[in-house]
Amino acid sequence: MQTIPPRLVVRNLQSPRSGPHAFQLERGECVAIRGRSGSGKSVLLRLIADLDPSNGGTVELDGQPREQFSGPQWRRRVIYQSAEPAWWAPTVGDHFDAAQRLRIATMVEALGLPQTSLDAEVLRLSTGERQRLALLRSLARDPAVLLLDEPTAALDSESTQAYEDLLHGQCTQGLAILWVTHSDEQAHRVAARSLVVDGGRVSAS
Ligand SMILES: Nc1ncnc2c1ncn2[C@@H]1O[C@H](COP(=O)(O)OP(=O)(O)OP(=O)(O)O)[C@@H](O)[C@H]1O
Repeated sequence: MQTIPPRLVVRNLQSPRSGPHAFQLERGECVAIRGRSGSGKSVLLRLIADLDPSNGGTVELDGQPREQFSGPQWRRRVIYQSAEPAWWAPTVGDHFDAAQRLRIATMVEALGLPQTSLDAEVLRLSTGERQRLALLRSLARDPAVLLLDEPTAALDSESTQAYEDLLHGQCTQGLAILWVTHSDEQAHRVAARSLVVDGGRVSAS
């Protein structure tokens, strides 16, 4: 019988400012990342997403080493979403093609957003609206792993709940998530286990 490899395996991954890190995520698993401000949580996520160069170690997605992907291919499958995601075109809709828009059509209202928000000008949106639309932009690309950096920091409790519920549903379909949060309550709601970053090193809590 063929065994299914873990969704993400991080082995001895390091850069001059971070690591070495070693842990893995199963398919459908959400793991909370905790740690004090400045401890290196964002640096860790950026390293996994190949947004910053590593100088040792490996990352595997579904059993395939990162070296077998081009940079853009990897970053489509392993998406990093910063606390204040960047937008590169004037309207939200400019960031989706037709298939991607179809894919997230039912998720817009699930997040408490009007369908018209997809055609809004990015500059006219609130921080919380932009955070939720950034999640839709990420999910529209059908990632295998989402690396979320304090994604609900600007949301009220009802919107946060909707955000968590939507991602819980995505995890049941195989999405794996690393979720940076400063909230103990949120960590317990969304994840069965946590990793703690301290002084640039990750360990089980
Ligand atoms: N591009 C960079 N060049 C140099 N130092 C950096 C860079 N990015 C981050 N750092 C430093 O690395 C350390 C860890 O930063 P990081 O953003 O990962 O912290 P964090 O744990 O995510 O903090 P917070 O909870 O406040 O967001 C900090 O001291 C930060 O100043």
